[in-house]
Amino acid sequence: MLQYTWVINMESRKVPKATLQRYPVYLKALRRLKKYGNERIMSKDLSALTGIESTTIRRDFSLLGNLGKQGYGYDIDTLIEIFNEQLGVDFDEKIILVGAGNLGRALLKYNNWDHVVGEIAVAFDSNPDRQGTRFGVPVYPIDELEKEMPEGCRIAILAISDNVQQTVDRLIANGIRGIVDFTHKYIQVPDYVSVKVVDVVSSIQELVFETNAKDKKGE
Ligand SMILES: NC(=O)c1ccc[n+]([C@@H]2O[C@H](COP(=O)([O-])OP(=O)(O)OC[C@H]3O[C@@H](n4cnc5c(N)ncnc54)[C@H](O)[C@@H]3O)[C@@H](O)[C@H]2O)c1
Repeated sequence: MLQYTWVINMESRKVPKATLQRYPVYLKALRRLKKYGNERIMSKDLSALTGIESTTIRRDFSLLGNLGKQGYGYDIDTLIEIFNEQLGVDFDEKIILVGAGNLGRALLKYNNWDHVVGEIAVAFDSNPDRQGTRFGVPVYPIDELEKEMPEGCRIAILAISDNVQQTVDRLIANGIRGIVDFTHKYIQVPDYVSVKVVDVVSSIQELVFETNAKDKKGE
């Protein structure tokens, strides 16, 4: 249902809040289409991909300008550019992975991140057996971090087992501002760096506590 909450978008046009909330859904579908070589899309096909009705799609897109052509559909590159701009975020983050072991390689294999948050551009590992190209991503020796880090790279995924704090310090000295931390080590970072800890063990422990508590209450 359309919510009549109006939001001013970046070009000072009024856009219903419900429409804005659909922008990331459109963007995700469009990026996926592009990845598979499509150049244009009809609203009915986008509807099938997103589950959003064609009439809603056409109305949402009409708020962005005169974008569609009868019988041709919408140009995918143009739409991606517009939605990137509207959302004001860069979905092409060049992410680095440090540690291409079991966990790191699983992340490399999955490396499309649902087409919305960029991708792992390069990886680093200290073990020569883990270096080379893995799932299309170059894995460099960690000694080459400074040389091979992509320009403007801000986010690192940490999946290493040794010298964790030392590696974190080095990443920060080279411009990293956000770390997805899979290690089970406590790491210290300055205030201007953010860390998101991913810890499956803690999640399982929390679930066990929650499930026990619910069992006690008889839920
Ligand atoms: N967060 C979780 O839920 C979770 C789950 C499993 C493992 N882990 C942790 O993730 C990390 C990786 O686990 P794994 O199973 O992939 O281990 P792994 O031994 O298979 O891989 C670690 C890789 O990192 C490399 N490495 C180690 N220290 C390095 C350094 N300082 N610089 C560059 N490369 C380095 C190693 O050569 C190896 O290739 C470990 O710290 C492990 O404890 C976390």
